[in-house]
This record gives sequence, structure tokens and C-alpha cells, in this order.
Amino acid sequence: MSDNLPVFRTRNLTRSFPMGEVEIQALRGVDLELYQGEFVVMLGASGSGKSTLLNILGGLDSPSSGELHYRDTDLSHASDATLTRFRREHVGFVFQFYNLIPSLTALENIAIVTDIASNPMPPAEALALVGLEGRMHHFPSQLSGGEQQRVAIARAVAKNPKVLLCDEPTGALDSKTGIRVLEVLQDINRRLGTTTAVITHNAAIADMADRIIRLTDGRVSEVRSNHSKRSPAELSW
Ligand SMILES: Nc1ncnc2c1ncn2[C@@H]1O[C@H](COP(=O)(O)OP(=O)(O)OP(=O)(O)O)[C@@H](O)[C@H]1O
Repeated sequence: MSDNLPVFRTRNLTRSFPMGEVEIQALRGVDLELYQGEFVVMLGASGSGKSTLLNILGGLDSPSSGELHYRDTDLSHASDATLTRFRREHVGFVFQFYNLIPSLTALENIAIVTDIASNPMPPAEALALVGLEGRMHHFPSQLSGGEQQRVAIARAVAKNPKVLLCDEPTGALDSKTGIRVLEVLQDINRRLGTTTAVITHNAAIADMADRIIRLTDGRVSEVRSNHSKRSPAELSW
């Protein structure tokens, strides 16, 4: 739950991509706060700027102009080295495709992250968090899609990040498996207090969020607190 400390704050954030003669304006002035411990769902049409925003919040990309603060740190003009350190220390990412290394077991996929983290949990503990303690020595090809995504979530949270940023985490999964993955994300959010932002095309998922943020044409068009939260098990699509 939110305790009203902003973790991220953006002001008039823009991102444009030069493409030959033209510039694509992916973000056109985003003003946004994300609060400590909250679970936010980001909705918006294809091309509205969701991934661009998430990538900037997570330090994978930089804004063209505007302000970006992570707690007391001004990341608006951060160097690549600063962003790399920021990501390593504070941010876990989960993507639609799990990006596990095929030649490593579930446990080893997590260990490559925890080996370089400053305050990690043991890889086996991370797998237990996502309910996969029985699959530690399986290779990705021996796991279902939902299980692979749970390994990817375990990998993202094993370094004890303050923030978990998820871009279409259920996009490649059937609804039953997607709901299981959402349960894991919610459980981690509650147990560890990890500020969690989830991008989705699936409006049903918004029902489990503390707040829903909608992007339209590179701007925040709606921010809504959800007063009748549902558990993932109650969602259907
Ligand atoms: N690296 C890039 N180079 C050029 N244009 C880009 C780049 N990344 C994003 N864009 C453009 O910026 C706009 C916003 O893209 P973005 O991926 O953020 O949207 P999105 O809301 O996440 O879309 P989707 O739901 O389809 O994933 C799009 O018009 C996209 O084509």
C-alpha cells in the first residue's frame, strides 16, 4: 500500500526519437508520481508511450527534456554510468518474453544477478517466493511459459529492488497462467513493499491495482485510484 512517499516524480517529461527527416514524439510532457509500495497499472493504446515511459523510469533510456527524480536523486541528466548503478541497485524488470539464459538452470539464471547485487536474497529464496522451489535445477526449456515468467520475476526481485517495472508480464500467457503470475506480483508487492508498475493492454488487470494511469498520445490522460480492488483470482479475460 502507498504511504505517500513519492519514489518517482516526473515533470514535463518528453522523449522524441529522430527518424530521418521526422521526429517521433513518444512522450509529450508526462507529469507523474509513483508512490512507495503501491501497485500501479499503466494502460493506453499501442504507441501511447507506455514502454518509453517505463524504460525511462527504470534508467534504460533517458528523457529528451523534463525532470525525472528517483527519491532525492535527480536522474534527468544522469550519465550512463549513473543509470547503470541506479538500475543495478534499485530496479527489477520483467518483460513479456522472459529473457532467461537457456543454458542455465532456474537457480543459475537468478545467481547471475545476485552475484553482482549489493543486497540480494539467496536465489533459492527468490524461487520459493514465486512458488518454484521445486524447479530450481530445471532449464528454461523444461519449464512452462508461466513458470519461466515466474523465474524471471524471481530474478528481478532477488536483488531486493525498491521498484519492479513490468512490461506486459502476462502478454504471452493464457489467462489462467497470467492470473498466477499476477498473484505472484501482488504477493511480492505486499510482502516486500516493492513499488510495482505493470504495463498491460488488458484492462481487466487494472482492477487489482491501487492506481490506474492511462497514457494517451504521450501524455497522462487519466489517473484513478481504485477503491474496489479485486484479487487476481477474481479477474477474468
Ligand atoms: N527506439 C525508438 N525509435 C523510434 N521510435 C520509437 C522508439 N521507441 C518507441 N518509438 C515510438 O514511440 C511511440 C511510443 O512507443 P512505445 O513503445 O512507448 O508505446 P507503447 O504504448 O508501449 O506501445 P505498445 O502498447 O504497442 O507496446 C511509438 O510511436 C513508437 O513507434
